[in-house]
Amino acid sequence: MAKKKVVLTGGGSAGHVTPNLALITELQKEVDFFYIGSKTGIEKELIAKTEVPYFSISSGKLRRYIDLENVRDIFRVMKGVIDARRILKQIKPDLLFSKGGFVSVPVIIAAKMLKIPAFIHESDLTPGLANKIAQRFAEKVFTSFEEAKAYFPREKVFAIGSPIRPEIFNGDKNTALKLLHFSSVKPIITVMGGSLGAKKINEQVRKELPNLLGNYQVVHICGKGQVDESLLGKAGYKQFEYIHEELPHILAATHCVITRGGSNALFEFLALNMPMLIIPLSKKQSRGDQLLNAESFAQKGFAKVVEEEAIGSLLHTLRQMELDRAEMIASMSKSPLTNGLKVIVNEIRER
Ligand SMILES: CC(=O)N[C@H]1[C@@H](OP(=O)(O)OP(=O)(O)OC[C@H]2O[C@@H](n3ccc(=O)[nH]c3=O)[C@H](O)[C@@H]2O)O[C@H](CO)[C@@H](O)[C@@H]1O
Repeated sequence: MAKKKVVLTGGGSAGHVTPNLALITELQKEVDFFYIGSKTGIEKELIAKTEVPYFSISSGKLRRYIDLENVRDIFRVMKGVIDARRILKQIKPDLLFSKGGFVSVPVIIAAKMLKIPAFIHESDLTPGLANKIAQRFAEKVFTSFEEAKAYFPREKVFAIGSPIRPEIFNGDKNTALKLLHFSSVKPIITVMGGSLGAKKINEQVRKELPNLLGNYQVVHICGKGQVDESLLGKAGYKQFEYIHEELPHILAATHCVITRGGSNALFEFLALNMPMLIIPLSKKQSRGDQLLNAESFAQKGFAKVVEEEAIGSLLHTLRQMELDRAEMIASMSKSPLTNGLKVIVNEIRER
C-alpha cells in the first residue's frame, strides 16, 4: 500500500517548527512528509537536519497596520499562493498540517483551492493573525491551551496540549555535565530566551552573573549573534546561540529554567515538571500573547511570572521560587493537558 503523504508547514520562529519535528520523528516510517517553508526562515535550517524534502515559497509578513511594505507583502503572499499551489499539485498530499506563522497562510489557501484537507495547531492562548486567517480554511483546529478554544468555531476546535518532540523526554544528566564541563555540586539554571533570544534577559543574566554563579551553574541560550565573547571560558557559565539535539540532556540536568513565554517551550517544561520563571515578551514588542500564556501558567500554579519591566533581581526571585518548588512540581504533574502529540498522530493515522 502506498504511504500516506502529508505536507507540513509553519515557520518564522522555532515554535512554529518544533511541533512539526515531533510529528516527523513519530510518523516518518509510515508517512511520506514534505515541508513547505520560507526561503530564509529558521524552518529551513531545522528541517535540513531531517530527511524531509523542503520546498520554499515567497512569503510576506502580515501586518496589522497600514504601511507601504504591507502592499508589497500582499503581492508576496499572492505569489506564495501561486508557488504553494504548484508544489501541492506536484506532491498531491492526503493532508496539510500547519503550525502557523506567516509562511503558512499562502499554503493553506492553496490547499483549500485544491480541496486538500488541512489541520492547524495554535500554540498560544490567543490566536496569531496567521491562524486567525488559516482557521477558515481548516477542517480541524488543535490548540495547546484550553482557553484558546474560545477563539475558534466550536465544531472544529480541540484543546490537546502541545505536540512535543519525543526526544525531549530522553535526556541524560551525565551527558550534559560532560558536554558543559559542569559539576554536580551546584544546581543548574537554564536560561531560554525564546528561539530568537531575548536582549533584556541576556543583559540581566550577565549583570547578575557573579551572584548567580555563587549559587548556581548557568546555561544561557542567548540567541543568534548574542554570545558575549568576554565571558567565554568563565567557570560555571556556558553560552549557546541555539541548542539542537543536546537540549534534552541539558534539560535533564536542569534544576529550573528562566524562560520567555513562548508556548511550545512552556509546554515542554510543563511536561517535564520543570519549575519555571517566565519573563514574557512585553506588549511593546509583541501582541501580548506571551503575557497571557504566562498568566495562565501562573494561575494554574505551574510557574512564577515576572514582567520584563519589573525584572528586579533574578537571584532573589529564584530563591523565592525554591520555597514553592515542591508545590509547583505537584501542580504540573497533575495537569491533564501537556503533550498533544498522540492526538495528532492518531488523527493523521485515521485519515
Ligand atoms: C518572538 C516571538 O514571536 N515568539 C513567539 C514564538 O516563539 P518561539 O519560537 O521562541 O517559541 P516557543 O517557545 O513556542 O518554541 C521554541 C521551540 O524551540 C525550541 N528551542 C529553543 C531554543 C533552543 O536553543 N533550542 C530549541 O530546541 C524549544 O524547545 C521549543 O520547542 O512562537 C510561540 C508559539 O507560537 C509564541 O508563543 C511566541 O510568542
